[in-house]
Amino acid sequence: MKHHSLIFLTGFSGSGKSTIGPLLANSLGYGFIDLDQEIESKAGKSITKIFAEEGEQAFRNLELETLRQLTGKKELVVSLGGGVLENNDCYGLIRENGTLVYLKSSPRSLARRLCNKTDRPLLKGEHGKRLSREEIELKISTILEKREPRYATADLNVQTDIKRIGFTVEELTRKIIRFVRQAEQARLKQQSDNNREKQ
Ligand SMILES: Nc1ncnc2c1ncn2[C@@H]1O[C@H](COP(=O)(O)OP(=O)(O)OP(=O)(O)O)[C@@H](O)[C@H]1O
Ligand SMILES: O=C(O)C1=C[C@@H](O)[C@@H](O)[C@H](O)C1
Ligand SMILES: [Mg+2]
Repeated sequence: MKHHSLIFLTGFSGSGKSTIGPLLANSLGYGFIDLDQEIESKAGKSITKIFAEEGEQAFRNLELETLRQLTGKKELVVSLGGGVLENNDCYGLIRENGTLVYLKSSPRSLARRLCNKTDRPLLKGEHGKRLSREEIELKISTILEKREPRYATADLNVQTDIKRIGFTVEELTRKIIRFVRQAEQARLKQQSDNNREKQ
């Protein structure tokens, strides 16, 4: 059964899923899981190492396998990896089991946040070469254009470009509480309508 209080945070690398996720979970009184961290502890190595030693496809398989273990959970915030929604099975599983929330940020802000990080394998150049901020922004724009249509199907979204992290958490807490309450009311109404029809 779908639980609307199973919250999946999506968005590009650097949109703040891992930063905001635990704060949001705390604010809602929900549990928290970071899918990337879960995969790293299951595999016993970093994502960078998984990509280097086993390839991207092996990582994508681990994403699906790890997501499957979350079906049926409730009152839980899950910070997804930035590319999970590209996989149709992962996308279907997320839509069928919970609420999708999009942290939206521009390529410029994302590049500013990520240009000094070395642990995002997709944002490196050939042979793992480090890219300049301008090159990263261009790469982000290209990948984001491909991913945006799926991100845009989220139930709720929030702009994170210029907002302080605390404001984003407050805004999301309000939106999620309202959304989960309305979804639950609609579900109860549907249930009582069905019961009435049967009588
Ligand atoms: N709203 C924000 N405002 C300013 N800086 C932010 C914001 N969100 C995240 N950051 C900074 O950007 C960096 C990356 O954030 P984070 O790791 O949370 O992104 P992510 O969405 O989980 O990325 P990934 O998909 O790669 O896991 C961190 O250093 C974080 O402090
Ligand atoms: O954008 C992506 O495809 C990725 C984002 C990160 O969260 C990690 O899941 C990994 O580095 C791949
Ligand atoms: Mg993250």
